[in-house]
Amino acid sequence: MEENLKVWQDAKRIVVKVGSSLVTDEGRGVDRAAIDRWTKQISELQKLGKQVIWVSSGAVAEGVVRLGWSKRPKKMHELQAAAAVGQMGIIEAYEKSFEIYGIKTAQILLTHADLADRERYLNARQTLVTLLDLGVVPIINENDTVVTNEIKVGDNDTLGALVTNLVEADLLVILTDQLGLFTADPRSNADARLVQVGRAGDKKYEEMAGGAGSSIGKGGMLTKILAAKRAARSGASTIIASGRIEDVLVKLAHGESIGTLLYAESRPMSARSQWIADHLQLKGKCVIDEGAIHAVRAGKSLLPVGVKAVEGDFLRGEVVACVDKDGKEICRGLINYGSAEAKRIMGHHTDEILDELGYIEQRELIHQDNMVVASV
Ligand SMILES: Nc1ncnc2c1ncn2[C@@H]1O[C@H](COP(=O)(O)OP(=O)(O)O)[C@@H](O)[C@H]1O
Ligand SMILES: N[C@@H](CCC(=O)OP(=O)(O)O)C(=O)O
Repeated sequence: MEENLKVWQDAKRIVVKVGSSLVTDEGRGVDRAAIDRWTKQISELQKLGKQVIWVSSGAVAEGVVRLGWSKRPKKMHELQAAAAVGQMGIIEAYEKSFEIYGIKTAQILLTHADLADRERYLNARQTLVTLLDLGVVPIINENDTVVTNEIKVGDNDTLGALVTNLVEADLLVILTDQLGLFTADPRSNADARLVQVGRAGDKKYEEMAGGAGSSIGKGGMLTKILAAKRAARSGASTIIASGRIEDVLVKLAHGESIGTLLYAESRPMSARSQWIADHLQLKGKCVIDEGAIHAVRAGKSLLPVGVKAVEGDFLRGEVVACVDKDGKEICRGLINYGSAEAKRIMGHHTDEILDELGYIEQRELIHQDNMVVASV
């Protein structure tokens, strides 16, 4: 298919994500043979001039095997312990395998907080780009051992997309245990058909995609579809394909039509807007009225007068969401006042801010340049 060839020809920087069931042979333990096959393919991609970032799941699944447990634990601390044990095994296997091709690897464990803080985000980007320029293959996972459910990215499909945005990769490849996206979960629908090509962000694919079909994987197909939508924000297309197909990455790189291609159509957001949009957890929100909703959708700044309520505890410069009275997100952005001040000036006209606070920081609560408006 022509589209496949085109996205690969244009792609210099590629993020590849592999799921737990592939990495651990359906939970039996690190699949060294599979890893050897992938590292060989990555060495070939490098020869074609591509830079590869590898996002690998499997830490918990491998930890469960190493600890001799019969099933995945439910308690957070046990999951974290398993991840710490398993991550060692996975990284060790990758390092050994890449050595055969003289390729150096780097382990990068990220948390949501690393990506939410602007300085850490920029640092992570610089480090990753430096590693790529040195020919090193960064191997990324979530830092499961230090994050709790509330502050997690949560699944590596999303993490892969965030990394794609972070380094402005051209392509995200998600390797999984199915041939791609099917019209319904193929594990339970014999008639399901493979979707070969579509637009990332098209809502109909979200309806087709279900959760994880096994207890080993975390995200299922829906997180992959949402990851494609997220990756498209920085202009990257996504391919979902089976990691078990022989030479899958090399075949894809030569334009073979394998799996599902979800192409990015929308114009990429600026790096700053992406960073604002990429926050998965926010410290607070402002409930805004109809007039304010209309204004921000028309590309204007949010003024205090349009705010009905302020919730949460946040500082000036943090990202907050603006929601309507039903809680639906309208926009989000960097706020010019902390939560205490925002509560005092909400509902007030701009010329009343000085009276209320005794000083005026900015007339806008969120400036239009620091705002990302949700699509309607
Ligand atoms: N529409 C769909 N097309 C393909 N797979 C689907 C679909 N809906 C749900 N799935 C399930 O998603 C699973 C892949 O997700 P997951 O188990 O999280 O894999 P990974 O570990 O690779 O992330 C498949 O095995 C399949 O059962
Ligand atoms: N960070 C977790 C992976 C979570 C995850 O998203 O798993 P998967 O759906 O198999 O990609 C781990 O390494 O076990």
